[in-house]
Amino acid sequence: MKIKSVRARVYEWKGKTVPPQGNFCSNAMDLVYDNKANQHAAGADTMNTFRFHCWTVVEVETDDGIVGLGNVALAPRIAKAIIDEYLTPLVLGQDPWDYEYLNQRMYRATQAWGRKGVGMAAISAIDIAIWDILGKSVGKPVFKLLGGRTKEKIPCYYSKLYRTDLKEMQAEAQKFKDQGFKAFKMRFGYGPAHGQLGVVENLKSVEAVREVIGYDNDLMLECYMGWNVEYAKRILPKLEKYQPRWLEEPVIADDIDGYAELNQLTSIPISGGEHEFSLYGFKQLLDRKAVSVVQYDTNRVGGITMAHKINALCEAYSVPVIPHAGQMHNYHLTMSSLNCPISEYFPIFDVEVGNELFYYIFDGDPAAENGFLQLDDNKPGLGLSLKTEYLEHFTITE
Ligand SMILES: O=C(O)C(=O)C[C@@H](O)CO
Ligand SMILES: [Mg+2]
Repeated sequence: MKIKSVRARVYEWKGKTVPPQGNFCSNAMDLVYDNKANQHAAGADTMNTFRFHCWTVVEVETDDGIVGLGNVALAPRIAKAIIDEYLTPLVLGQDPWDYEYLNQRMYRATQAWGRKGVGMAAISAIDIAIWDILGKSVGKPVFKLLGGRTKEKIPCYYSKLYRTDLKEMQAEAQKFKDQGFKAFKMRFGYGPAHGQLGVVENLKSVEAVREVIGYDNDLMLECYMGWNVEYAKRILPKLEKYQPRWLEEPVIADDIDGYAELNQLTSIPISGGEHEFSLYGFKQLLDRKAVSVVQYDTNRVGGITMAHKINALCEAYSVPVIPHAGQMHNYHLTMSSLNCPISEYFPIFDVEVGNELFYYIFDGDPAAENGFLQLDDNKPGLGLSLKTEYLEHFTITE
């Protein structure tokens, strides 16, 4: 079997989107004053560079007609250019079963500029498609090629609860608690740029959600790189009483020493990894005890080949892996590793940040039932197909 073609298409969403609102989610741009607008005024949209309304879909076809599906959501147009210009020539004519060789070939050929960020995301898309081919070629789901079924079904956590009116957040938490979720991730709306008022608002929102979900359900807290070490050191002790399962991405991914300091500071486990890349990136996080929960995203980190290696590394360090995002490219890794206890789960809703765009492009992702996900032993490959019902809402670029 040989790789005959690689097709990367950019899907740009032109449909309805939820209008941005201020203090929706603390993020790395909160600390950067926009000298063209008072971005700290109510309603300022500091999340605009973290909105993903575009997605690159990769189809790798073999000479016997098997088509594997991959995807990349980070800088999708740039990722397409990298795939077309640099990566496709490296895999054409190759045997997809040589997936380690092909992953190394792509990773090493682009070391000069691609070892973090969009270069690795582009590699991930091709690698994911290759694993889809492997599963399809032997009639097995990808998780069966990685270690098989380690769980009867995958526990998942409800992930949304962006900062808004506290009553609305409580109603959202109640709605999904009633659907059987036993774990919830919420977003802070404030950080260092908002001073003590923001600290009070952040604490109020955690109090409000805990009021609804109680203390027999897990609560996780998402900062999305929006704080700094000084602010985190101030607020973490105040958050301990809410017993969060983890506090996620308090600072930017490069501040590994900051992560390590905060991870030792209180009883609250610090999590991260969705903005880290390659086996070596995670070795650094583990060696420096920077995180207590690893959250790579398989369509960013270097693909299934790389994620599978990181799963083994984290197991050796006894650090659990709970990949960023739901989606099949992550669920197969979680199913096949005892060190991956649960999955993140984005509910299907109107296009907002873009995490949910996956549902508008692909068919096959399992719906959560009573807080669990199930994968099908008899569905070969990733178990995904391309959706047609929303095509009119996309501009698709070859
Ligand atoms: O789901 C997460 O962990 C993310 O970081 C998503 C991002 O949109 C912030 O909520
Ligand atoms: Mg996150």
